[in-house]
Amino acid sequence: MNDYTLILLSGGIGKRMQVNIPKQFLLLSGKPIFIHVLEKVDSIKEIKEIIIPCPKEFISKTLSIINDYGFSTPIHCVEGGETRQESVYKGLLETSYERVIIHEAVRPFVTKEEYKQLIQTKNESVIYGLDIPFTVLKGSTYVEGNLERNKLVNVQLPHKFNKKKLLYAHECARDDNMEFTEDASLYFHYYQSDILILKGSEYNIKITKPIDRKIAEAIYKESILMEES
Ligand SMILES: C[C@](O)(CO)[C@H](O)COP(=O)(O)O
Repeated sequence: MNDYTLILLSGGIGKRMQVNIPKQFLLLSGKPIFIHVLEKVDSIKEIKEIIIPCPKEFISKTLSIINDYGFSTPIHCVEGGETRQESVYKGLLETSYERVIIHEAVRPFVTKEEYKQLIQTKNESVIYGLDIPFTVLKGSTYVEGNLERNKLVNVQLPHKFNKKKLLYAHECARDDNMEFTEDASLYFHYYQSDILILKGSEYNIKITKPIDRKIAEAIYKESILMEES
């Protein structure tokens, strides 16, 4: 079977965006950012359910917004964790299907085609990534070394994994008190096994900081113009 649960991380509290509502609720062209993602995935037949880990105090707001849009895929909200990793873990505990796709509520420019490519790719563990067009050095106050940029990848979401295997890796990380910023590094740490990297898109940005909202509105306008032409 090729059935998936989508875990849509929606755990932000707006700190880096410098706003007092979680950034997933901010409007992009008049619509909450996370709704743009749900609109892309709602008609993908392999996605049988959507689990949204989000802060407890925002569960009812999230559900009420979702209700206004009337999606056909079953959507459940669960209380997220203190960290991104804990939110994924809590989401994984609620999933009903053998495979999971992980995405973030604040990456609204993912395309349906990217989801389809992820699903159709035979490999079990797949992520999206982009080359790094700038130089990244190690260090904070002083330079401590360089990183070879042609060996680095800018990680994008969505990702897909086998649910049981990812859950086991998360349980190991919890036992070991290890914290990762995303699931490919966590999974790789425990399995050292193949995770295919598909070529991502410059448009699939993560809206994190105030400047990203301006970029997002520009991308949105461009996408509308392209649809119209
Ligand atoms: C997964 C991620 O989006 C890759 O760019 C990023 O690491 C998530 O970081 P966050 O701290 O959860 O915003």
